[in-house]
This record gives sequence, C-alpha cells and structure tokens, in this order.
Amino acid sequence: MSDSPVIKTMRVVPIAGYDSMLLNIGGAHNCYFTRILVILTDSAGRTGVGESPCHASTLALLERFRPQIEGSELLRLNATIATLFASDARHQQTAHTDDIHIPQMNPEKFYNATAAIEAALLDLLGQHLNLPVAELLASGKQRDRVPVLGYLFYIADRNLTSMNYQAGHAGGDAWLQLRHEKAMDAEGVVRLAEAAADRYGFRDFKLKGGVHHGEVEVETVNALLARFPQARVTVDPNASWSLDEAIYYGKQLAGRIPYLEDPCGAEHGYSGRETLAEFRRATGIPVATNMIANDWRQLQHALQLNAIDIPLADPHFWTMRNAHTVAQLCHEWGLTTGCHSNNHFDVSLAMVAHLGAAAPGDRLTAFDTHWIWQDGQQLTQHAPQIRDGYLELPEGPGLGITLNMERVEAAHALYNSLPDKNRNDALGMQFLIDNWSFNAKRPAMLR
Ligand SMILES: O=C([O-])C(=O)C[C@H](O)[C@@H](O)C(=O)[O-]
Ligand SMILES: [Mg+2]
Repeated sequence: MSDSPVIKTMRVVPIAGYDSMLLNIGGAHNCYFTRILVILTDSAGRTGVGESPCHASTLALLERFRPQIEGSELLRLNATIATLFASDARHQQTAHTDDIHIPQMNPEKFYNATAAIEAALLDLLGQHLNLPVAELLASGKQRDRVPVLGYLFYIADRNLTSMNYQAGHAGGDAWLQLRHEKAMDAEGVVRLAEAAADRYGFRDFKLKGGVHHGEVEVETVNALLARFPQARVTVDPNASWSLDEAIYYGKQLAGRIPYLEDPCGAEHGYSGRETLAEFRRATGIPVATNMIANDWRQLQHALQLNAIDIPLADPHFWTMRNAHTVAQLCHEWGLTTGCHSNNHFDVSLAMVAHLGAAAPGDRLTAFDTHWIWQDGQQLTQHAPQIRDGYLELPEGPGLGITLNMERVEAAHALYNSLPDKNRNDALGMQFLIDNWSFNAKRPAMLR
C-alpha cells in the first residue's frame, strides 16, 4: 500500500431543479431538470464531487462501478478510471428514446457516469495536493477566467400548461424575471439578450434554433446583431435544416457570424459528417458540433472529411481529462476549442471552468453554459460567477466548491417526488400542439 488517501464512500445522488419552458427540436424543456451528483469521501476526511446528466441507466452504471471506486487509492486514479474504460459497460448500447442530440451508437451513459466519478476524484486529488483541478489537466492552468456565451432560447407560454413552471419575481433583476416569460419571436429574444448582457456582461450569444422556420431564426439572429453590433452571435438548429436550407441561410449570415452549429445532418443516405463537409465547402462558414463528433472514432471521421472546425467537447460526454485532450488536439491542429452544455447545477459549472482554464492556446470560442437559466438554485456555498462575459475560476484547491448539503438534500427530495424522472421534452409540447411527436428534420413548432 502507498500512503495515498483511500476512497471510503461513494454516494450517488439524483437531484432535480427548476427550468423554464425552453424550446428546442426535441420539444419543450420540462419544468424540472434532473442531474446526478457523485459525492466521494476519502480517508483524509475530504469530500470530492462531480455532476452528470441524469438517466436511470447512468444511475445503474454508477452502482455497478461502486466496487471499483470504494477502497481505491486516490493517487491511483489513472488506474481506477482505466478499469472503468476497460469494462464492457463502455461498449453497451443503451435505449435512447428520450435523447435527441446524441447518435444511437454513442454509449454516452457510460461517459456520463465515468465523467462524474473522474471529476470527483480530481476534486479530491486537487485538495490533497492543494492545487486547482485546472493545474492537474495536462497543460495546467492557462487562465483565470473563461469566456462564456449567453445561451438564448425561444420560450413558450408556461400559462398554456398545467405544469409547475416557476414564475419570475417582478421588480428585481430583469433577467431573473424574463427567463420565465414567453419569448417566441425576435423581439422577445432580444429582450432576453439585453437582460442577460446586463446581468452577466455577455459579448457572445447562441440562439437555440430548430424551433421555428429557418427564416424566422435567421431574422432573430439579424435582430440580435442589430442590437449588439459588436457581439458574436450564432444559431444552433440541431441539424433540422436540410443541406440546401443550411447553405441558403448560411449565405445570408456569412461574414456576420463566427460559426454555425450543426446547421444540417444526415439526409438522403449521406451522413451528418458528409453534409457538414459540403456545407463548409459551399459557404466557408466554420462549423461547430455536439452531434457528430462526440467520441474519438466520430471525431476522427469528422476531421478526415474536413466537416468541422469546433468540436464542442463537453466534459460530461468525454470526461474532463478527455475533453482537455480534445482541446490539446484543437490547439495543435488549428481547430477551435469550445464546449457544449445541457441544463446543469454549479458543480458542472465548476467542471467547465477548470476545463476552460486549462485549455491550451488562444483559439477558444466562448463556452456554452445553460447555468443562467438555473442561477439562484445553487447547491454549493459559493457558486462560480459569470462576470463581464467570463466564467471565473473558483478559488481554492480541487474544483474550489463546497456543497451546501441542505440544498442537495432538498434537490434530492424533489427528484424523488417526480413521476417522470428521465428527460422527455415531448410532454410540454402536447400543450402547444396536439399529439406532437419528435421529428429530427422538422423544427419543433412546425407540424
Ligand atoms: O445541441 C446543443 O447544443 C444541445 O444539445 C444543447 C441542449 O441540449 C439544448 O439543445 C437543450 O437542452 O434543449
Ligand atoms: Mg448544439
């Protein structure tokens, strides 16, 4: 035995929080969103934490991994994580009925589970060494703050539903009120952007598309650019446009947007990687993706086809250390580093902050985060802060956060009270359009 601290306990805590009625190609976000916390304690009396998207199969995998984690030596975390990767769980395919953005072949639940464990181990290791996690990733800490973007959505009218969407509080900060109110057109989205820019100082915005007809979404991008002429604005229709449509809209936006995200996808026997390569050639617009380059094999094919410029390597899809390796490849190979996000709590925000802080080079596009939609629901004593358009690296060793256990238990109780625990964006859409069902090629409001 070395003199390494030993992992004593691994607690897996499914949790829930509140969300607005945000629209995307998969439908409408539920009034609740769910995540998982992995909380590790070690023989030195420390606590480490990681966060991941929540799904019943991820919870089952975490239970399966427990024997490999409890009793392991902290300083041998490389070997511990390697045993997880060596297990057959990595290659098992899971059911994807509720997932809209991840290709069928991607065993993403394995990565979600492993990512949360790895983050918690890195948190403990950083505390043991008295170093921030950013210093433990291969290139070490490069910066103290990471540019992040204002992630804008069209918002449906919650009053049309019988679901428990929260209302904002009038008279306070405009963002904290507007994020709960209907915003179905360019004017509404510009108001949201103004409120978000006032509160967080954003200079970059991304519009979640795949909701209205492409013309309407281009009009919204134009309205954002007119209101924020210095800002970097883009749109992500989640591959709902055909290649022809993507080229048509792309040519209207060319020269005024920094990149387009997944403008088109698989069609007529051609893969998404092939259509994106054609889109790039036709428009010259850089392409970002979180849909067709989510593991090493997909990334390899995407790069061979020259299909993408910005792989949005989300640490929850890759693990923090693998996402950092993608950032290194971007740096060495002339690509741009970026990061995808889903709704999340502040543990994930800290994971993203450390990843961004350690990404080498200066070709970094503003990272995604949905956290502004959850701001105020934090589960830590002091959530990382977004100021002046930057996510600040929390101070202190490890991830630099301390859980507020009272809030964690309340979020766990909320999760336990939910009838539907897995994500299902079709539910809310039924209040807007009768018998609505998902169609990967149709924006959500067009049926
Ligand atoms: O394509 C993307 O950027 C995302 O997957 C981000 C989120 O999942 C977003 O689309 C959502 O949650 O509606
Ligand atoms: Mg995307």
